[in-house]
Amino acid sequence: MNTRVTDTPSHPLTALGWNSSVAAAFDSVSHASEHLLVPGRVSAARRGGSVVNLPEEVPADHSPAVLKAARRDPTLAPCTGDWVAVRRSGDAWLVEAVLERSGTLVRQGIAKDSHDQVLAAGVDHVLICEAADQGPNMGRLERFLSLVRTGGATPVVAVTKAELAGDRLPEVVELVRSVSPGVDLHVVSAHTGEGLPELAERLRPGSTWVLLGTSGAGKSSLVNAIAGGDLMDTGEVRGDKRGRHTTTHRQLLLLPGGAIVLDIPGVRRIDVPGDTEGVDRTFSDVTDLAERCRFRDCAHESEPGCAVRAAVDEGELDLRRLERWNRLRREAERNRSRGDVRLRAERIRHWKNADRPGLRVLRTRRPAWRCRR
Ligand SMILES: Nc1nc2c(ncn2[C@@H]2O[C@H](COP(=O)(O)OP(=O)(O)OP(=O)(O)O)[C@@H](O)[C@H]2O)c(=O)[nH]1
Ligand SMILES: [Zn+2]
Repeated sequence: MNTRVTDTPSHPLTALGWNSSVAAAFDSVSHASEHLLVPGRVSAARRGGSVVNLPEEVPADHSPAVLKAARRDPTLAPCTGDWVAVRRSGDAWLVEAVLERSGTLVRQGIAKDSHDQVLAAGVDHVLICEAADQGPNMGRLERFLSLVRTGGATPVVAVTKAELAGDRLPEVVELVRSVSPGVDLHVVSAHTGEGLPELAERLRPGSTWVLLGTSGAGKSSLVNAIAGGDLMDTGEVRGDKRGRHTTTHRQLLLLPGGAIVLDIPGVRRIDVPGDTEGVDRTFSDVTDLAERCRFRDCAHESEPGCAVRAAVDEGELDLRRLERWNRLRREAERNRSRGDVRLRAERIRHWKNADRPGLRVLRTRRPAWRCRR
């Protein structure tokens, strides 16, 4: 008799990126809860509720615990791509918990007391798109790369609209390569189809992607060309952006090849988060040189035995890249200390508002203590 080997039945959420680490995160939340919880993935989030894939899409309110946490720290509110634990409550669904995150894309809060904003979570790869006919803008690429690395996702770069660069294409690609050492680079055109099969190959089933780039860089056209349909609105259709990211806009898209794309609102201003490590990993060519400086605390200015300066003098390292590294590091340090100040202020506010039973006991006992005197 022939025995047929059947595939292990996959989890219903596999198509949405479900994997063993998400399963472990769900299990620990589920075991600690008194409710019957089911896992889901957020495809759109608003202030008080989310659209959650179970895998069928349901609207779900945020539970009081989730709302309370988000009031204290808005980065804890569910966001697009988050894995969540939900439960039934009468006819409605409630998001009970946001599972531990991996791979986030965070917009730095720039005002003194403003919070960071998590634009997407559960992100494996970020495709940074730079249009071939407009630059490239090296500083912007370095910022995007630092931002992605800080959030823990893997950056991949696409030089888009390749056919528009004409003879300049090799030069553009070389410039992009020079600021993204060790990063996968794809040269693509949504219009001619150049480079699309190779990129599509990289978009593995179940992996989650975000496309990052300035408005008009060709992100939506690229997704549509790979999907072979109109998955995302492009410049021609959209006209203006109003209403694009309204409450009903689904931001979790499934490509026919099985990858997941999170369509996040455009990132206009790119502040590097308070993390110098993300910056340093982006400038690995410079930090590799810095390790060879004679002094460990070398500032790479005029110290003797500075390997970084020597590389600049010998034309191996572009002075402007060194200056941009210094500028981004300083900015990351400033943003870190700003974050620290905000955290301290929050802790104090929390302490002042907290219901402190110990204090109540003290207050009620005081008169008795006075009597005895
Ligand atoms: N020639 C050429 N034009 C392209 C290509 N890809 C996109 N475009 C055009 O560039 C314009 C912007 O493309 P979109 O795909 O809407 O750009 P986007 O990055 O999604 O823009 P936002 O959604 O505003 O962030 C559109 O007019 C596209 O037709 C390409 O490969 N070649
Ligand atoms: Zn040095």
